[in-house]
Amino acid sequence: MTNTQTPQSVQYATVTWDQLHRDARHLATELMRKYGSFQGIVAITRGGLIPAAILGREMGCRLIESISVISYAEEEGSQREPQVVKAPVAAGDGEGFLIVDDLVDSGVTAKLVRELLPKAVFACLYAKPDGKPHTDQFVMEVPQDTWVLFPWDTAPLFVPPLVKKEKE
Ligand SMILES: O=P(O)(O)OC[C@H]1O[C@H](OP(=O)(O)OP(=O)(O)O)[C@H](O)[C@@H]1O
Ligand code: HPA
Ligand SMILES: [Mg+2]
Repeated sequence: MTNTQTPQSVQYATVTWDQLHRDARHLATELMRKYGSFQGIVAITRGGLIPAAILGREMGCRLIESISVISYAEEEGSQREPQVVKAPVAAGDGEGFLIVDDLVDSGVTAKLVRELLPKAVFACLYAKPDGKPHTDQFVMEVPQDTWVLFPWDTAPLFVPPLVKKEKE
């Protein structure tokens, strides 16, 4: 994860596909060590879908359920009342299931999903301090004021050489 400080002092942490894959495999290792196997996975869409696919592959779990929660408006940082727009079909009270998301920030999404699946284990890749208490397992802690830039939200861009910028 690469930290970048912008002139406005907003912190961003960029996650590459490689890093995300490594972190998801690490999460799978820890989950298997701690919990053994799971009957199924419940991915929190959309961010949890790719981590859930990697975890399912590594852990030999083929039953992937989903729950769709909208907690943020389209642009970064603008949080709203969470809304479940699709509930899991076959996860019962969560017994034997692993809930997977990409990250916890305020913890609002994780708290809501845990209330719906109280017996499930909750895992994510990255956790900010406010969301951390709602997780059972995560890979890396990120400061609360840092925005994590996931690979599906970013693209490599051409950056002009410094010498050119100085001439401007
Ligand atoms: O801990 P919280 O403050 O609730 O934030 C974490 C949630 O926010 C993001 O999802 P988002 O609602 O942006 O939807 P998406 O996964 O479809 O992009 C992220 O993927 C988590 O699900
Ligand atoms: O830091 C973040 N990055 C991407 N999506 C998010 N949703 C809540 N917090 C974040
Ligand atoms: Mg999400």
